[in-house]
Amino acid sequence: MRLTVTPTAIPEVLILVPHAFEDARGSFVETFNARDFAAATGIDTPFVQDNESLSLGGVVRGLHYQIRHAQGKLVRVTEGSVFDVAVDLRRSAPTFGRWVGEVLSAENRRQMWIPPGFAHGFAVLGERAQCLYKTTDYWHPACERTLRWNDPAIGIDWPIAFAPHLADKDAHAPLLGAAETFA
Ligand SMILES: Cc1cn([C@H]2C[C@H](O)[C@@H](COP(=O)(O)OP(=O)(O)O[C@H]3O[C@H](C)C(=O)[C@H](O)[C@H]3O)O2)c(=O)[nH]c1=O
Repeated sequence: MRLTVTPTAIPEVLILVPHAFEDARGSFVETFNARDFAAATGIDTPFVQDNESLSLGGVVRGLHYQIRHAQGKLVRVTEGSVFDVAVDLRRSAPTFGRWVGEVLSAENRRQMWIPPGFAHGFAVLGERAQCLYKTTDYWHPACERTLRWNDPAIGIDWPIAFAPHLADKDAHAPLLGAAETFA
């Protein structure tokens, strides 16, 4: 099996782990294969953009999403470790307002698939972390929206013992009750 896929507590949010081929020289991994991804997940929406962010210890990025141009995201970590979170913003879903979080790291090679209709964010768990993620729509700044990372109505159990370093837009993000959501 070249790609294992495990649903999270929100079934549409998936954890994927590609197989690592290891030998005396090191290792080789197909980090993304469109044919295997579609066969394993049933999702064949093409990815159109690759992003990379480097974050220092103490940082939380998010929670972010785009309206009208909602992005599906396939997230992985190539340096360090993050607690990656998805929040369901689909009003018609039984899991509306619920969250799932997983530790993604360079070492565990886990990837998280976050469908359109979800907010995404992560907390850095070490000194620094590099995240790479593929998106199913382009960046549309006018469509960007934020959601408060520590909204008690969502209740994300962030495994951090510090007040995070946030971008201004995240420090002043709306609570779920005031956020634009999806049908
Ligand atoms: C998202 C994005 C940003 N930018 C520019 C805009 C800013 O000048 C700079 C930093 O953007 P921002 O502060 O929005 O970066 P993050 O806070 O890491 O935002 C991301 O963080 C969370 C976790 C996500 O899931 C989203 O992909 C994205 O919102 O990059 C671009 O040029 N293209 C892009 O696709």
